[in-house]
Amino acid sequence: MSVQTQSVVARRSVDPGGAAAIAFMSVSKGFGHGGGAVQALDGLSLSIPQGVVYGLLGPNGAGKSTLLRILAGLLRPDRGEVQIFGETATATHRSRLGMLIETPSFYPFLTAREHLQMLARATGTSALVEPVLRRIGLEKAADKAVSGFSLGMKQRLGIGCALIGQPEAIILDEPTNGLDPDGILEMRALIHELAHRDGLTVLLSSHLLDEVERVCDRVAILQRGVLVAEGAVADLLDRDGRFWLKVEAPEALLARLGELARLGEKAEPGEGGVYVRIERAEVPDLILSLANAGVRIHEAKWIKPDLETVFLSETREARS
Ligand SMILES: Nc1ncnc2c1ncn2[C@@H]1O[C@H](COP(=O)(O)OP(=O)(O)OP(=O)(O)O)[C@@H](O)[C@H]1O
Repeated sequence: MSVQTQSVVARRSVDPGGAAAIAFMSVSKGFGHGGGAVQALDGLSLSIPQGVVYGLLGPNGAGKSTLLRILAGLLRPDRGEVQIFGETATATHRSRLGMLIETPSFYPFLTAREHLQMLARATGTSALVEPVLRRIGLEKAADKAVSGFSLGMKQRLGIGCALIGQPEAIILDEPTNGLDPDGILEMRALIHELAHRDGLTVLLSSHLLDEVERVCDRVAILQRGVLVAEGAVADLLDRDGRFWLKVEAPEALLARLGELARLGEKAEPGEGGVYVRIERAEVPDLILSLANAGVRIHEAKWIKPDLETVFLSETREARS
């Protein structure tokens, strides 16, 4: 079933049951030869569903830019395939993606509106200029020369230029890099609206865990060219949660957890209590068995991890 959005800037409505917006299938890419050879991507497969904000997260050198450059057609993979809306990517398919992979360059003496009008004339989409100005939050600054724009305004105008071509997905490489706090908030709000109001798929790369956690619906964690974790951000955060029990005698509780529920290995002491690594669904039974065993619990709560905890636990093996 298709979801009709209120969008005035998107060309396609989201079809959640349809093909992935973008799919990478066993993509490999190496650079250099002999001792200096680097395997930037090593058989990476990834599927980006329609209408979501999807984050590529990874430390420097993980392969994020290489993957985006392959998607943009700037690099050829050694092996593997890229698909866009279910079809092998060609220049025509790529023209349906709006890309902001490097800081965009503009004519400093032209205004934001003039830049958009110039592009709209070429694509026959003049009717989009005003809605796009509103969408990127530049309607008040529309008639100012770009030379006076902040980096955040230039980034948003870059997205506006992509929107004039009515893309079906937007690709952003480190979209908040170098922005001031206000610029970061405005960019995050824009990304949210593009996906959740306009139904566009947004694929972005970032090395900022906090950013991905706030902005993205799904995330792929890359490490040295391979995928180490993938999923809905909420699920990844739920999966690595811990349960906190505040008690009078943490050491005694640790022993009881071993006897009662064979949770000894999953429990660790904290200040004034014990953390237990269990699934959320196991919590009611654990509380019941502790209460039946006469354990007096002063506080019990689920501790949600942040993406940094998930990231560190998923990449620990690769780092050691
Ligand atoms: N043109 C190139 N020539 C040689 N090596 C390259 C080239 N491009 C990337 N690499 C290497 O490939 C690996 C992956 O780099 P890539 O830029 O894709 O990572 P990244 O995750 O985007 O990191 P960063 O955030 O630092 O850009 C790195 O080891 C990098 O040095």
